[in-house]
Amino acid sequence: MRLFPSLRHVDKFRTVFDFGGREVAHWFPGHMAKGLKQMKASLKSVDCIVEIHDARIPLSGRNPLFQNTLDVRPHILVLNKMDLADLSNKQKILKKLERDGVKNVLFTDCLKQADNSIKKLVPTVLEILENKPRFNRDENIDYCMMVIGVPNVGKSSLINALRRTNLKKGRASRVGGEPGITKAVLTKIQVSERPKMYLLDTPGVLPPKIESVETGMKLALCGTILDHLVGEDIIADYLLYSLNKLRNFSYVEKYELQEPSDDIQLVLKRIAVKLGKTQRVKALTGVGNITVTIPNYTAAAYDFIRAFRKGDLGQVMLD
Ligand SMILES: Nc1nc2c(ncn2[C@@H]2O[C@H](COP(=O)(O)OP(=O)(O)OP(=O)(O)O)[C@@H](O)[C@H]2O)c(=O)[nH]1
Repeated sequence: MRLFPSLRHVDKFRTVFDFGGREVAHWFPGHMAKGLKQMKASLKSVDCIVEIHDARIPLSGRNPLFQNTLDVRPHILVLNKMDLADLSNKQKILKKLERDGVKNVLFTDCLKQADNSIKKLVPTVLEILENKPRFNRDENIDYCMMVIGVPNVGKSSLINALRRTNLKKGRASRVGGEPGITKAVLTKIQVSERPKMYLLDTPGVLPPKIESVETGMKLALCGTILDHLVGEDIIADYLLYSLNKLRNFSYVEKYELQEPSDDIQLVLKRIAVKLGKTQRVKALTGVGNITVTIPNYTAAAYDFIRAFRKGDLGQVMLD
């Protein structure tokens, strides 16, 4: 990591983020309630709930409705995208989750070709199910899991990774960089041969009521809410605030800034100039209309956010 001549000015950076009176209600599309209803209706054929969430926000942003309405089945929390998460406080996180009643946790990286944690999922689920009643499914020899989670956390990628690892088979579930790719509800997909195990893929369902704007912003930063609903500019500013708070200054080197900054306009301007993302606009001056070149702040914000999501700004823990 680059050393800066002085980081004293960093102590004056924001310690609290100003959300400017934003409300989160309009960030959550109505079709998600329908998704949850369909999931509930399919529960009778399910042995275990595999809840998948982003490992960079292990404690916040999970849908409380999952706990309340789907809690009738054994449950495992898969914290995916571990390759992007700073897990130096993993034990603390696990303890906190345990206090919240989450006993079975598995960290995964679905993009890695041969990830041991993916191999562990089926045996772990079998262990969880041991000696548990299977209700009206006792005569079935095959198992069925339901994979649930907020959008874009990697539900489809997990299914594909399981098929790749356990069955040496290709993709069954469509993967996308934008939240809301999985719309068709409840496709049943085989993920293991011995024992025969199936997974139901479900659409991402956001909580209808997010506990705070900050949690909403973390969800947005991790790509679970369509960017334009929240605003690229504020997501980028929250990203800068978070990186500075974590003393993660990797953006300085990446975008060739002179030193860390708490000023999003300045940072975006540098990013736009470095990436050649400028736009020509008409400006009215004392001598009439002229065309001037200005930084494209939206394009710069988008690049900054994307770099973070890809892991180009290092591993982070937002909780
Ligand atoms: N770095 C990293 N990226 C991942 C991982 N798993 C999934 N992704 C990426 O995350 C994005 C979303 O993955 P999906 O599998 O489509 O997520 P989903 O939860 O099915 O999405 P919805 O259909 O919107 O609910 C894709 O760009 C994936 O490549 C992982 O373990 N690490």
